[in-house]
Amino acid sequence: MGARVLAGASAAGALLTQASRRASSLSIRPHLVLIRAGTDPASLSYIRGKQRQAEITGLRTTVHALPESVTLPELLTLLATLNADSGVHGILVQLPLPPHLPVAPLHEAVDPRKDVDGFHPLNVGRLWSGTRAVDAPVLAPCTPLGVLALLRHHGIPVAGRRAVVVGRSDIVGRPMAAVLLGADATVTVVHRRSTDLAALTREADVLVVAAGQPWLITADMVRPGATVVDVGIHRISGEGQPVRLTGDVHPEVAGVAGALTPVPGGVGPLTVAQLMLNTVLAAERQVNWNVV
Ligand SMILES: NC(=O)C1=CN([C@@H]2O[C@H](COP(=O)(O)OP(=O)(O)OC[C@H]3O[C@@H](n4cnc5c(N)ncnc54)[C@H](OP(=O)(O)O)[C@@H]3O)[C@@H](O)[C@H]2O)C=CC1
Ligand SMILES: Nc1nc(=O)c2c([nH]1)NC[C@@H]1CN(c3ccc(C(=O)N[C@@H](CCC(=O)O)C(=O)O)cc3)C=[N+]21
Repeated sequence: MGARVLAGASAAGALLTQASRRASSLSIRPHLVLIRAGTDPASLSYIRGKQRQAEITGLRTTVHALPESVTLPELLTLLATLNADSGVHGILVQLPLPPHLPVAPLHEAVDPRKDVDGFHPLNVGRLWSGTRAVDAPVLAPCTPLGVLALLRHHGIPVAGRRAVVVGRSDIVGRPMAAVLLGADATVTVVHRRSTDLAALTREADVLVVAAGQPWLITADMVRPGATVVDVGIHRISGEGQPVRLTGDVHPEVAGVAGALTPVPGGVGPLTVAQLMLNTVLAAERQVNWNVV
C-alpha cells in the first residue's frame, strides 16, 4: 500500500512562475480570450479557474459567453475579429461545444499563432513532426504538456520506457502519445476497439489514463511499481452529500502502483498552468518574432 502521490501543485507552481517571469519581460501584457457557448457547469467552473490563475500570473483575460444557440458563422466572425486584433495573443474555444457546432472548422479558424490549445492542424502536424519538435517550441495541447511537466518535476523517467495511453481524443490521448514519443518513450495507444485492455495496460511503466470512465483502471490492470497518471475527472454527487471529484483510476490502484497522480490536485492544475505558459509563448512569438 502506498504509491507515491504525484501532487500537481508544486509542478504547476513552477510553470506559473516561469509564465509570470516571461510575461513581465514582454513589452505588452499577454491577453487570453476564452470563448464558451452554452451553460455546461463544468465549463463554467474551469473557465473561472483559468481566469483566476491568469490574473495571478499577470495575464489579461476576456471571456465571451455565447448562447447555446450560437451559429457556426457567428463564431467564425468572432474568431476572425480576434485573429485580426493584435491586442489578443491567445484564443481558446472551450469544449464541449453544443452538439450542433462542428469542432474542426472552429479549430482551423483560430490563427495558429494564437492557438493556445494546439488544436489547429498546423500545430498538430508540428507536434507530430520530429524535426519541428526539437527545432522550435510548439503550441501543443495543455494537458499532455502538463503531464510531461508533472513527470519531469517528480523525477519520473520516460525515455526508453513503455508508455501506454488509454484514450485517443484530440485534446488528451493523441497529443499525449505525441508528447511521450517526443520524450523518447515507446508508446502504445489504447481505445475502445483495442482487445484485452488489461493485458495492454499491464505492459506500461508509465500508464496515462484519459478514457472518461470512472474507475476504469483497477489494481489487476497495473504492473506493480508502475507510474499511473489519472487524467479523468468525474463529479460524483451522492444524495445530500457535497460533490466529490474522482478519476478514471480506482483508488485500490494506490496499492499496486509505484506512483499515482491524485484527482483532484494532480493533472488538472498542470493543465491550467500550461495554458498560462502557452499564452505567454504565443505572445512572445507574436511580439518578438511575428512568425507563424
Ligand atoms: N485533468 C485535465 O486537465 C483534463 C481532464 N479531462 C478528463 O479526461 C477524461 C478524458 O477526456 P477526453 O479525452 O476529452 O474524452 P473523450 O471521451 O473524448 O475520449 C475518451 C477516449 O477514451 C477511450 N475509451 C473510453 N472508454 C474506454 C475503454 N473502456 N477502453 C479503452 N478505451 C476507452 C475512447 O475510445 P474511442 O476513441 O474508441 O471511443 C476515447 O478515445 C475525461 O474524464 C475528462 O473530463 C479532459 C481534459 C483535461
Ligand atoms: N478548449 C479546451 N481546452 C481545454 O484545455 C479544456 C477544454 N476545452 N474543456 C474541458 C477540459 C478540461 N480541462 C480542465 C481544466 C482544469 C482542470 C482543473 O483545474 N482541475 C482541478 C479541479 C477543478 C474542479 O473541477 O473543481 C483538479 O483536478 O484539481 C481540470 C480540467 C480543460 N479542458
